[in-house]
Amino acid sequence: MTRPGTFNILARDGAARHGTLETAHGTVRTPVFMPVGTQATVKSLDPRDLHDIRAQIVLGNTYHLYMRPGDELVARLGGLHGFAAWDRPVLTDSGGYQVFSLAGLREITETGVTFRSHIDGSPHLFTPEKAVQIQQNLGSDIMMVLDECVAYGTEYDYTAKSLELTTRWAARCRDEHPIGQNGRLLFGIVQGGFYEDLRTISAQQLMEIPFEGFAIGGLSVGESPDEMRRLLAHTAPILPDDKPRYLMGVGTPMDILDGVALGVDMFDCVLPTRNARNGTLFTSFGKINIKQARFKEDDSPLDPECDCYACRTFSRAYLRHLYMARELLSYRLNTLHNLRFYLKMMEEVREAIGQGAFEALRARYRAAYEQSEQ
Ligand SMILES: CCOC(=O)Nc1nc2cc3nc(NC)[nH]c3cc2c(=O)[nH]1
Ligand SMILES: [Zn+2]
Repeated sequence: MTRPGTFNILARDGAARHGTLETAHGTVRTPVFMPVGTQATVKSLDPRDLHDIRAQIVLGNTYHLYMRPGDELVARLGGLHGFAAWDRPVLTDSGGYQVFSLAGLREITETGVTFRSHIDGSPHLFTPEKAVQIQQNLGSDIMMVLDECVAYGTEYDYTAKSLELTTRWAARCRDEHPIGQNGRLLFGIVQGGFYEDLRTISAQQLMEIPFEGFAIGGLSVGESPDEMRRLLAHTAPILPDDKPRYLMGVGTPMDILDGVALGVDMFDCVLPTRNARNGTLFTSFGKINIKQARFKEDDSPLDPECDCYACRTFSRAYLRHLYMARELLSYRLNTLHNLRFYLKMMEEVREAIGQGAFEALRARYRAAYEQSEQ
């Protein structure tokens, strides 16, 4: 097996790259979209479904799994791979963002972040070392450092101090998990808010530490699409060309294609799975909501261009009926379809980069998605 962490770039089209990232649980072809499996499951799907839609790697949330059922329990029961019967790569976040966005009453010190559980209010402390130990217990193939994701609009001085702390935490995470240890990878996370000079400083400090990849954090936190693209265009090219770049929490189909065009290799977002549960479906002709009356007697497949089980087997009328009746099968079929849409788009992206046809592909999706609000 090729050494985990090896990242080979097979083709380029402008700044877009198509490559392979080796992990302890197999090879990931990039650019890649990672379905979010917050509580050790991609909501409403089982591992067979994920294989059917050709998911390569899924994301688990450290904060949630630490809280429930507990990372040490998961470790005793085979790590996420044994516990959830998922035999492919897993990426886990450090919990930093979840703590900042979910837990109440948090405080940040040099030592780490203290917070109260969103489940029972009990007090907890995540140090960088603890965040790594939890991810090791979960059996994560790609771990993230503990970082501080500053809120959109945070002023310059706080942002500058915060990125320095994130860098010191990142170094402590690397010490806790030395490079190459049992084939698991550790990514740094670039912060610096919406200040280009601070982004440069954060990236340069992190690149002095040997990480197998670099995430761009602190984006997709409420800013406009143009602002995100501005900071992304500044930050992505600073990062090492020969390491994977991961844009966290992104995004809509167009956000992802724009990210690929700027040199990003990895993405995760709850949009396809969350939208599925409220009936918003992504199709080759734009976004629709299945609850619209126009689908009441529509016997045609949801998306004739889609190869997923829902589109091969059922009509729009049936999908609408399930949704209106709040049937559990609605969540599963809508989720299967939305994730397959994202994963199929990434398959087309990898192919297009190989053929030097990425811009034509991006234009095709823009034609379908520009007019419908993102
Ligand atoms: C997924 C790995 O992330 C971390 O461990 N920390 C982290 N996570 C983020 C998740 C985000 N999701 C969004 N938008 C939906 N923006 C995000 C930023 C971060 C981040 O800065 N830092
Ligand atoms: Zn489909």
